[in-house]
Amino acid sequence: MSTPLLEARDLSVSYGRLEPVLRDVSLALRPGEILGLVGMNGAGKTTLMRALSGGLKARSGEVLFRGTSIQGRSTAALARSGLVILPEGHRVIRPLTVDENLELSTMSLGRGRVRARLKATRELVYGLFPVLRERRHQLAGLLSGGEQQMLSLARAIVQKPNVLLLDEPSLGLAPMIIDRIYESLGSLRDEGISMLIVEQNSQRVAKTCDRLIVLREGVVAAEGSPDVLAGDRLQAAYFG
Ligand SMILES: Nc1ncnc2c1ncn2[C@@H]1O[C@H](COP(=O)(O)OP(=O)(O)OP(=O)(O)O)[C@@H](O)[C@H]1O
Repeated sequence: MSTPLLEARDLSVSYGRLEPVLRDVSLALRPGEILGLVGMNGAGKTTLMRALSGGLKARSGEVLFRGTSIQGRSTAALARSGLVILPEGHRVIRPLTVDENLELSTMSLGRGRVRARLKATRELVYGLFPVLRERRHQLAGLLSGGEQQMLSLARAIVQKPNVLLLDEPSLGLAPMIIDRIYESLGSLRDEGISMLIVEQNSQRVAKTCDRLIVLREGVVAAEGSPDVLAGDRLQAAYFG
């Protein structure tokens, strides 16, 4: 079996002196894989995403990216090494155009590489989301909710991640747009991007992911292929 790109080992995380929100969570994301992370409100999904991307410190245990501990590395530094998180909500810069939003996302990678990288990846994202190409000179703030979500995702893609962490990409979107977003996530896997997707909508992520992890009250309650972990088993793990 190949070495995981991203791994949590017995990870526990707490906010201040409070009881841990995550307890001894272990998971591994392998190259070319889409991992779905589901669970009820407050199960600890967002906390796990933040801990995996350098936004929260582990109380115990560790997170490894490409076999090396991420301890002490910032979210921005990890993004430059290929671990990119797309937090919940539309992350666009409303007063800038679609093109300018994409350009700005690549800036963090360093000036010299910006132009070459943008050219290569802009075609990829405009291929995935033709509507963004049509609206490339429009202000992001004037796009619909679905288009803003596509642009958020596009801004993450132009950073050329190896691993993409997505927090609730379907939140608040119409079913047709959700299908479009998930179709594009399948194409990104074909481009070699591995993904961890947090979803409330477990049915939707189960259709696309290779493996599902159910988090309940801060611990891994179940893990398996979506086919095996379907129906009653999924419900039981979800609700306890
Ligand atoms: N900044 C914080 N300070 C203290 N407690 C927090 C903080 N953020 C989250 N929590 C608590 O941690 C627990 C897990 O929250 P988290 O947001 O990780 O869950 P979630 O599974 O992502 O939920 P949702 O689906 O509602 O986003 C909750 O009990 C929440 O109240």
